[in-house]
Amino acid sequence: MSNKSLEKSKIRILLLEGVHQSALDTFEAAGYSNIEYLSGSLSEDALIEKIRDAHFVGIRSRTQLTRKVFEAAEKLVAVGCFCIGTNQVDLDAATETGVVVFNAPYSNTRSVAELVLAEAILLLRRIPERNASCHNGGWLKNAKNSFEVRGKVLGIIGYGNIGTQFGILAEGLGMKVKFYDVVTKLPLGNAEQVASLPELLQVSDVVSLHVPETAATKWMIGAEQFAHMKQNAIFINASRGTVVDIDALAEALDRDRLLGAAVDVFPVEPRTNDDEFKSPLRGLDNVILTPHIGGSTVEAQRNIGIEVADKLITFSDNGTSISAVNFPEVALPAHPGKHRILHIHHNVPGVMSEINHIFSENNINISGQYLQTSNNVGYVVIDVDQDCGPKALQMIRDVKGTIKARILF
Ligand SMILES: NC(=O)C1=CN([C@@H]2O[C@H](COP(=O)(O)OP(=O)(O)OC[C@H]3O[C@@H](n4cnc5c(N)ncnc54)[C@H](O)[C@@H]3O)[C@@H](O)[C@H]2O)C=CC1
Ligand SMILES: O=C(O)C(=O)COP(=O)(O)O
Repeated sequence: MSNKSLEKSKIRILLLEGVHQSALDTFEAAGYSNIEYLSGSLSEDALIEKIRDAHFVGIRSRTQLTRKVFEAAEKLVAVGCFCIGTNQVDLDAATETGVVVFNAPYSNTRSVAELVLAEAILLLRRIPERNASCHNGGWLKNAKNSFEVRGKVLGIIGYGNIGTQFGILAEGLGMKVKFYDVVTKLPLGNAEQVASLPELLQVSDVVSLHVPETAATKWMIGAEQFAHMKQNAIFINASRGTVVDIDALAEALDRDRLLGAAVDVFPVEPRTNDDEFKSPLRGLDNVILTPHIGGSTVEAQRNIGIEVADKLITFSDNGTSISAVNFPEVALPAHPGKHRILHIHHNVPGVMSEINHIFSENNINISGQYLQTSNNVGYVVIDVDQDCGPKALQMIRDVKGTIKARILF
């Protein structure tokens, strides 16, 4: 008999998009063996079929967890995004169905910052064109439109974890860092926040995007923004494909407004490595195209695998929801000798009083109670004496407003 809610061998974990082996190792070391591992993402229909029986699912940036998917995922307890972005998950639907979502907010920050810095250097030296030319037997030896990064203005859009990391590295090479962000941010080193996006675009030699995908960032860069940019500036997008109107970028490059561009993320990305990548940017020698590998380094992927698997295991074994992106955060001690009831409910008046009423009416002694609310959801964890757990769970499940409840033995 396991000492957890379900025997661990019955807890089904579905891992998609080739998450790192470290995730499998971490789950297995914690006793979880019922794992299905897929190297690509799935269509909505295929995902709905697969997710029906899953208790935990692990994804990266490609898998779309829509409301329809959550509605089909009756047993789902938590989602692990083995990446930074969570825009691929309908977080409202997750919360409403009582599914906790975790991610790895810092594990690949450095990898992205290093990549975009390298791209800025390569593009300012027109290396992609010269590389292509040499491969075709050409010899473009000249200094035309080739620049050092030293002294150039780097304009960062979205000065969060990646933006600040990039800014620090670039400043080390002598770039002048300016940034635009919707929030007032502490400028690191000699960086300077500017008041508006047009202002940033007008003064920057290199523009790099580091915003999340939100309603406000969707298509935030288009023809109008490219028109504001300096002649011969460099444009880099390693944030999300939907932030940039890719046809407008292709046109700006075509009209020689820009010296070059590097693009890692696309409005539509292939689902697996076997599918064709289609883009109007294909074939342009002054554009570095990469297959969404900003965070794909051995270091980042190994760390992400461990970090996110650990978060899912802790939530499964103990109920702790610290660092969840859509859910009230509750840090819980171990519960030796007790049964632990975890109750997720709509945050409406009367739920807690009904729960407490049930416990007192039935002489169930509460040895610990932890409550946190946010996003219209309440998460209460109640430790009770061992002989009362299953009965308490049964009664608490009938409380009006209950979304989900489970027990840890
Ligand atoms: N290419 C890749 O492989 C990777 C891409 N990413 C993408 O990079 C994004 C940024 O990552 P982090 O820096 O860790 O996120 P973060 O949350 O630390 O920083 C985002 C920044 O953007 C700002 N922002 C939000 N909306 C804005 C708007 N409308 N205008 C201007 N600024 C705005 C925020 O205030 C924040 O300072 C992620 O959300 C993800 O989409 C992240 C990792 C790898
Ligand atoms: O961390 C992120 O947000 C990324 O975009 C990386 O996504 P990936 O894990 O490479 O699909």
